[in-house]
Amino acid sequence: MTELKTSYDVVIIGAGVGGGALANALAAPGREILMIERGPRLPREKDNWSVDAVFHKKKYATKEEWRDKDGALFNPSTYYYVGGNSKFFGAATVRFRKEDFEDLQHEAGIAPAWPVSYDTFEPYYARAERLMGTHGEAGLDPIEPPRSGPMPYPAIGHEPEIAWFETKLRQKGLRPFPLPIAIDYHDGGACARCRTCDGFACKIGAKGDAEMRLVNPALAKGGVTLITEAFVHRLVTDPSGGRVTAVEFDYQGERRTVSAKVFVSAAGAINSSALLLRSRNDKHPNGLGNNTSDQLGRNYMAHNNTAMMAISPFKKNRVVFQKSMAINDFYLANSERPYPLGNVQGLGKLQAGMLTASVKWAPESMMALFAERSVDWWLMSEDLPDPNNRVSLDPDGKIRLSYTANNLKAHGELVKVWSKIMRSLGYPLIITQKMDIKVSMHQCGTARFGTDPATSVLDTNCKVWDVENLYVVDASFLPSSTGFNPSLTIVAQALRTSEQILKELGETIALPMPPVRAVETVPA
Ligand SMILES: Cc1cc2nc3c(=O)[nH]c(=O)nc-3n(C[C@H](O)[C@H](O)[C@H](O)COP(=O)(O)OP(=O)(O)OC[C@H]3O[C@@H](n4cnc5c(N)ncnc54)[C@H](O)[C@@H]3O)c2cc1C
Repeated sequence: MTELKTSYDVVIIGAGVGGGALANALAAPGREILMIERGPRLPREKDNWSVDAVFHKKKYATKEEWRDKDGALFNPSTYYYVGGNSKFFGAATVRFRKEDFEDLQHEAGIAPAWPVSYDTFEPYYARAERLMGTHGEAGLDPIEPPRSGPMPYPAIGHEPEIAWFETKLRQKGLRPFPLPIAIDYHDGGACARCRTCDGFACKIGAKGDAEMRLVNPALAKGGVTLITEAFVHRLVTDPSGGRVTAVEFDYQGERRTVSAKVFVSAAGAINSSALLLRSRNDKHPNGLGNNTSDQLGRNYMAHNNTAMMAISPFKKNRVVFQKSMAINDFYLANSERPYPLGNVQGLGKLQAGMLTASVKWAPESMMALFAERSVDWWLMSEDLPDPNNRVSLDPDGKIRLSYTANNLKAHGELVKVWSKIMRSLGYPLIITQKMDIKVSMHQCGTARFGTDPATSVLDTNCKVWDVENLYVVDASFLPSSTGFNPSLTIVAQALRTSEQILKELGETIALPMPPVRAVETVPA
C-alpha cells in the first residue's frame, strides 16, 4: 500500500494522455506530485490480443452505464486504466491544421477559432511528438501546417497492399501521405507490427500509449507518486470558493482526503465534467467552473466517425498493419468543394470476429470472407460545438450524455466520395458503420478554453476561471473537435499548462526538448 502524505505540490486526477503528459513535464526529484487513477494497471496477457476478449466479451471496457438524452442506459466503450483510453488507441498522433485554430466554415456552421494560434502550439507539438515517439514523414501531407523540424522517427512504410493504393490514389491526383503514428517500429524498437494494435492494448508494450510514453517515464524521473484503483469523488473548496483545498477519493476501502497547492482534473472530457459537477457547493451551486459561463459539460463533441470496408471479390488483402496511410485532400474547402469534409486514414485491419461483434446476426464464415477481401478505412469529420450537447449528472449520480450529431451532410459526402474512389479501384462492395454515442473515443470540448470567462470554462492556460488553483488538462479544453485524432494536441496543451503550473509553484525552469529515444522499460 502506498503511504500517502497529507499534502502535495500538485494532485493530478487521471493517468491518461493529459494527466500523463503533465506529470511527465512536472516530474523531478524533490517535487511532490500525486497522480490518482481510478483504474488499475492493465495486465499484459494473452487476452490483450484476443478478438473474443476485446470485442465480444468487452473484457477491458468499463462496465459503467451512462444515460443518453432520452434517459436510455448504454455502456460506453471507454477504458479506465493507467494510460486511460490511449491503452486501446490507434496511435495516430497528428497535429491539427493551422486552419483549425481559426474560424473554419463548415457546411453546418462555423468551427470557432481557438484563443491561441497554431504558431503558439507548434513548439509544444514538436515536444509532444518526441514524447509520444511519432513516426512519419514531413512534407508529404498536402495541408501540413508549418513545422520547426522533421518527425522524430521515420515513417513506418506501407505494406504492398497499401503501397498499391498509394500509387493508384496518386494516379487519381490525390496526395496520400504516411499517417503519423506512435508505435515503437524502428531499428531496435519493440514493435512487432502486428494486427492487434488499433482497438487493442499492446501486450508487448510497443505502442506509444500514455502509460508507456508518459506515466512510466514520469515515475522514473522522480517526484511523482501514482496510486491506482482510487476513485476521486469530489474537490473541496475553501469557504470563499476561490481555491480548492482538498480532494476526496476512495482508496483501498477508505475515503481519503489530501490537500495540495495545485489540483488538476485530467479525468477525460466526460469524467472531468462529472467530477467538477459533483464538486458543487454553496459557492459553486452548478459545479466548479460553472458560475460565470454555465458552459461546464456543454459543447461535447466526439467527431462523426465511420468505419468503412471496401471489398473486392477478386483480391485478398494480406496486409497486417493497415494503419499507415492518410488522405487529407478532402479536409479543407476548395474550388470543387465549398466546405470541409474530413480526414481519411487506414483502420487497423478488421478481422471476422470484430465484425460479428457489431453485426450479431452475421455468420462468422461470411464475415471471414469479407474481412479477408476488405481494405478498411476510418473516415472522420468534424462535429461542431453545440451547448445542448452536454454532460450532466442525473439525480442518482449517473452520467447523462446528451448528444445529437451535427455536420452530418459533410460526413455523408466524405463517405460517398471515398466509396466512389474505392469502387473505381475495383472494390465494388462497400460496407460502412457510423459510430454512435457509445463510441466516445474522441470525446472533447466540455470545458473549453478561451479568453472570455462568460463563454469558456478555462483560461488559455487551462486554469478554471472561477477557481485560482484548479486546472483541467485533458480533451475537455478543445473549443472545436477538428477532423483529426486528438491525443497529440492534448499532450501539447498539457505541456503548455505545465509551464504555468511551474510558475504557480514559484519555478520558472524552461522545459527541455525530450530526446528521441525508445520506450522506457516498464515496471511490472
Ligand atoms: C479504440 C480507440 C482508438 C483511438 N485511436 C486514437 C488515435 O489513433 N489517435 C488519437 O489521437 N486518439 C485516439 N483515441 C482517442 C484517445 O485515446 C483519447 O483522445 C485520449 O486518450 C484522451 O486522453 P484524456 O487524457 O483526455 O482522457 P483519458 O484517456 O480518458 O484519461 C482519463 C483518465 O482519468 C481516469 N479517471 C476518470 N475519472 C476518474 C476519477 N473520478 N478518479 C480517478 N481517475 C479517473 C481514467 O481512468 C483515465 O485513465 C482512441 C481511443 C480509443 C478508445
